[in-house]
Amino acid sequence: MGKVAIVTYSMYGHINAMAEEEKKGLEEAGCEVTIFRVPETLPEEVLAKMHAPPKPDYPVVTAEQLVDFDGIMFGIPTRFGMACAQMKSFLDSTGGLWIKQALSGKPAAIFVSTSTQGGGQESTALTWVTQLTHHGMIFCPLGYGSPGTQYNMDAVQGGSPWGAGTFAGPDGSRMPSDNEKKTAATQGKLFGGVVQKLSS
Ligand SMILES: Cc1cc2nc3c(=O)[nH]c(=O)nc-3n(C[C@H](O)[C@H](O)[C@H](O)COP(=O)(O)O)c2cc1C
Repeated sequence: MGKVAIVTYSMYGHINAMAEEEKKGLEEAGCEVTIFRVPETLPEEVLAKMHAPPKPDYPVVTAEQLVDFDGIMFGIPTRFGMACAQMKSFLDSTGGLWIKQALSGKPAAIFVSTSTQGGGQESTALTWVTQLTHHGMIFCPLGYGSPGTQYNMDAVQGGSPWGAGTFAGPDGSRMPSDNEKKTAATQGKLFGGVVQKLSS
């Protein structure tokens, strides 16, 4: 059974909601899934000023734990069209793995959250591929693997061939739509299939 880590950061819960859908799809593909969160880098007083709710009950990931998994998904909220500093800070802590190329050959996938349309749905994922590349990981894009939802033009929705995505809205009040959740679950199932093949 392929073991998958979903490594997340989420300030307001959008990435968490998408991670739960990804997990459903991964489990459908027969994978064993653990959702982690990366260490917070902001002080409590700043989080309070940003109206961040309490963190979910996901374990905080350490770099060394990644080695135990057959595949890794990264759930990333956008900051200025790229990954948030918390995710980058965590990846910066993986230098010890990088020098040994301990993650080389592991499949990886990405899903994102942005406030606005065009706010970084694609650029957040594509700039994260640099992290995967230096580790020798295999980027598994969604492509158009969820045509039923990705070709839909009747509603506003996040996501791209780079991976599933959601729009949080300018004030963060919009939670993932049914289409976005379906795309995330399908991405999980497709990625889970790849992990199963590579780990068997
Ligand atoms: C400093 C900062 C920069 C941001 N930059 C962008 C951006 O470039 N584009 C965008 O659409 N949203 C941007 N956002 C909004 C976040 O992406 C949004 O809050 C996040 O996707 C919500 O997901 P979460 O609840 O899982 O954290 C930014 C937020 C902050 C605090």
